[in-house]
Amino acid sequence: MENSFKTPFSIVGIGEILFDNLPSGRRLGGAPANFAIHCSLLGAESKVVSSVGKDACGREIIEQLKAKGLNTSCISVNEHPTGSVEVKLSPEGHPEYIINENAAWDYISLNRQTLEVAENCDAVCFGSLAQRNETSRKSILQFLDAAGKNCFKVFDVNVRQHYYSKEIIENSLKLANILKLNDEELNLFQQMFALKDKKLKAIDYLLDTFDLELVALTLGDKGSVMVSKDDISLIKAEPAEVKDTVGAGDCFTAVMVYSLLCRLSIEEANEFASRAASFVCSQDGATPRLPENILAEMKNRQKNTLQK
Ligand SMILES: Nc1ncnc2c1ncn2[C@@H]1O[C@H](COP(=O)(O)OP(=O)(O)OP(=O)(O)O)[C@@H](O)[C@H]1O
Ligand SMILES: O=C(O)C[C@@H](O)[C@H](O)C(=O)CO
Repeated sequence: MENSFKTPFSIVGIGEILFDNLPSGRRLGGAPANFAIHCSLLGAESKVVSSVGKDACGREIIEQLKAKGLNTSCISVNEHPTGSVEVKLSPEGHPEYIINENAAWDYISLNRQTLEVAENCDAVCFGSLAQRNETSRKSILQFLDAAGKNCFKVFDVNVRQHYYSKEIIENSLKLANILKLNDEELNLFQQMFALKDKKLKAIDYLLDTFDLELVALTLGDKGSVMVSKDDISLIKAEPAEVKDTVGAGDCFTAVMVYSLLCRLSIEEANEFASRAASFVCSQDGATPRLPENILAEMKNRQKNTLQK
């Protein structure tokens, strides 16, 4: 895929935005929102395409996003309550999400300005088309359709509590050129597509069948794998003193995408994404600012890449 080098990149997370109610407090959440926030913290011109309610929580979400440097012009307001999620943590810090039904983020509608954002964006991350509501599903489709052919379209599988079917997963895969999934999600895909082979074979099948540029598989504390048609990178996770693993995968996706836009190699993208995600595990919540040394090293490699 051709990506002319420019910065800041225009990056979008489309889908849910809500508050995560964690034992440590209330924090911004929703996988596409976490993705967009991390991209903004990395220096991108970053937006969330979503919807909030007319309530105080909705206003607070907008304020918090602005404070993190995000442009909130693509967040519509509707009559439904702003979403929230109760997050229970296991003793190891693994989350269980209890998501509220009928929340504003499931009623995303696009205006002309948002479609212009789609036409000009460098990368968009979408959870899946498995939104409960037809309006949101159509909006995500419309956005992906409007995005140019050089845009990274990242399907970050998040099948935990959304409704999905083989048809929805297939349609999401057809619209994407990058797939990010975890071990549990790969197992699900292996069952869904009757892939009895080993993980790497299953990834090859997904790459070929859906004509993907890249598949990234995260394996929690074991590490991560990135596979393209002619390259592969396997990385062990850095040990972390885990507070909670909420949003580790979302951070991984953001750093991977940003690195690829900066034309870092798959190996480098995997290394930075992995280090950043492990750091997120050592902090409360999904979107802490990444340590300066990781940011500086990424910037440095960016320069080196440009000089090549
Ligand atoms: N316990 C841990 N210790 C160190 N690093 C971890 C740990 N858990 C996760 N990570 C890092 O985070 C990355 C993503 O984790 P994981 O595979 O759990 O993603 P995920 O299931 O998509 O996450 P989530 O949905 O919670 O955002 C891993 O590849 C690894 O780099
Ligand atoms: O799965 C969900 O929809 C909820 C999660 O996205 C959660 O809110 C979160 O922020 C985890 O990254």
